[in-house]
Amino acid sequence: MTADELKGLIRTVPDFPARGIQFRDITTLIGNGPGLRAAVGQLACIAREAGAEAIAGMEARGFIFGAAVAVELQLGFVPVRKPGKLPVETIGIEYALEYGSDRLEIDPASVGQGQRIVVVDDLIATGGTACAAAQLLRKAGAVVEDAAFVIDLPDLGGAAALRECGAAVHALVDFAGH
Ligand SMILES: O=P(O)(O)OC[C@H]1O[C@H](OP(=O)(O)OP(=O)(O)O)[C@H](O)[C@@H]1O
Ligand SMILES: Nc1ncnc2[nH]cnc12
Repeated sequence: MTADELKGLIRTVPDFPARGIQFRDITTLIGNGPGLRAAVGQLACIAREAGAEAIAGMEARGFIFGAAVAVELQLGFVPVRKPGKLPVETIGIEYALEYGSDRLEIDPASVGQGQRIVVVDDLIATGGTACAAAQLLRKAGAVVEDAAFVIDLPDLGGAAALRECGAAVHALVDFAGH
């Protein structure tokens, strides 16, 4: 499936969750079997070429694609969670969003020392979430040099921010003029 065909399956909802935000909604993409299959397959190719030994995904939308990529590559999946969800002692990090701020947490035991982890998420906007996830995974001992997204919003500078954070950005489609 081409990038334009994938892009055509993504719905844009204006003014959600706040006025002025063009929300790029993957509900329509994941509701389409061939579209979901193509997106997961293309993300898996990127992760395989990056030498992934495990896949990490951020709650919630990153779980959809990240877990599917992990299954495709027969790798383990590291859940990067919103606060208070993991039943063990976690390590966490605060980060800024396009609309607000949040916190991510992981179980440090879910990461192998020196393990090469590729971060997978539906979308990169400011790059705050992905950079926070990379920092957290590294703190637990992982090597994080690549991140793969279905959607890049280039106007928000996330790809550049994540490169600054030490990880290369790979995206299947982009929406300029967020
Ligand atoms: O590049 P950034 O500016 O950090 O934004 C991108 C993040 O925002 C969205 O998640 P959100 O926090 O809205 O949570 P959700 O997956 O639970 O909807 C999206 O799924 C990314 O994880
Ligand atoms: N514009 C946007 N659309 C969908 N998810 C997002 N996460 C951050 N910005 C977003």
